[in-house]
Amino acid sequence: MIDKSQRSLTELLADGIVLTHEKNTPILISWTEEIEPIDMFHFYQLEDGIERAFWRDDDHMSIGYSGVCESFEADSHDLEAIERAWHKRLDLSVQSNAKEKGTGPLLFGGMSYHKNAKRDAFWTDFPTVRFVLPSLMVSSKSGRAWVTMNRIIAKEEDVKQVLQFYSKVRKKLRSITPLGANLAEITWNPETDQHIDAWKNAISSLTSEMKEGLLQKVVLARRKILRANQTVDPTMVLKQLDSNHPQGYIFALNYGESTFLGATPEQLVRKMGNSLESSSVAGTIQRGHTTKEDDRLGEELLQDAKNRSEHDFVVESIAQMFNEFCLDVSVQKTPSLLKAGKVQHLHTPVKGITKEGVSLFDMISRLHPTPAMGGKPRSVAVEKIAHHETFDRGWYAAPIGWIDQEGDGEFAVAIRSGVLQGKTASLYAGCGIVEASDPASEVEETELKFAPMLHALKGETHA
Ligand SMILES: C=C(O[C@H]1C=CC=C(C(=O)O)[C@@H]1O)C(=O)O
Repeated sequence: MIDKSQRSLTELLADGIVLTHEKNTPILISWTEEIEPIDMFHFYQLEDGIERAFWRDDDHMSIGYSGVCESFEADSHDLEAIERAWHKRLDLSVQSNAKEKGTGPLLFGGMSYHKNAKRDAFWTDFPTVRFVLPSLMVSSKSGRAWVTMNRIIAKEEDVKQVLQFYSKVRKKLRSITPLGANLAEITWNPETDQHIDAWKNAISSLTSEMKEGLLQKVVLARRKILRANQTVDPTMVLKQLDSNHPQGYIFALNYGESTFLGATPEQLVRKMGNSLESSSVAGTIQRGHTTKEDDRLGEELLQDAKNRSEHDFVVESIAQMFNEFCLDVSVQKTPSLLKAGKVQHLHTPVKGITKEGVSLFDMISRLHPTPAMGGKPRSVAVEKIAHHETFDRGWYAAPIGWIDQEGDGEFAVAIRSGVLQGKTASLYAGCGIVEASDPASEVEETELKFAPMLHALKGETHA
């Protein structure tokens, strides 16, 4: 990889062409420049019909991409194969100097919850693992913005044409597209959930098995399908999610005819240099209508034995993996509260310094699914999920995020989410089942967890 810090785009391209001859293979040209801040939602909407994605993290760093320079897919959950291919690509690249995190060549993507699930109609556009090196990416943080343009050039490439391509892109970024129809004008009709009794029975059967000591926790999910009276613009839903949830992560991935999007409070893992962090988020109670009631409910959650047991499985498991892969592991002594829309959760951050050679992909492979999304023991819980759930989870409750050329990046767990396809939405929400779980209360809890997506679909604030 050649880093051409102070060179112009023309010089960078010339270097790229030289390298294509030397290596006798196509070369990645990655160019990053600071631009005037732009509306990230307009950017997301810029080219309807082209693969695109949006990501906003808890620190309000946003990344959006439009178009694919190169995609990396794998069967099963083979992240090692993705990592190998990514390094190979980076070895054959010339780059401008992208100093800010979240700019420059990076991969954005994720994977399915189950390793080998049969996709149902909502997930046919989503491979088991897919990461994308965007062709056009905009990153924004603290009132500043950058564009990264990636292109793989061949030996015989005409530099003039490539330069024209870059100037077209710059022009495109200056054009503003009006956002779509008002969501409040759309009527949504939910399908009746014919599986609700079976879902409650599954909880009863799981709690009986837990009493016999066969397993300790399973995170069981429900699906809600809704149909609209007109086609829905995913950008509008995304924008609503963003304004309703100033904390946590907002994401959207548009593959083919489908958009997977959501507002998740759950970080899976973040790696910057050798600092690693993960937040165990599990255990839930509703929000109060007043600050006083909210505080009282929060206190009740902190003291509640059932929720603490649900939560502690997650902390123990994440801490154990950190101890395996990191030095100086620190686990917050007691859980704090994390407020997320209509619910509040127990939350325990875990931190560490990675041992030599430990990558972000290694950590994702080991952590997914944590007991906040799977259960304990993990393999038994995942089997129970596949057995009891009547639908494919697709990418719900699985890692989604980005990784850059230094191996730094961040992944969230894609919950409080759903898939949009034209006039149809399929939403997902789950909850941790432990021995003391009551089926009716778990149904209520999932209803609260459907709320972020339901409100956004209707263009409502969640207050
Ligand atoms: C599986 C979900 O939530 C998980 C994350 C936080 C709290 C959870 C709980 O209290 O059950 C779940 O483990 C979901 O929202 O679909």
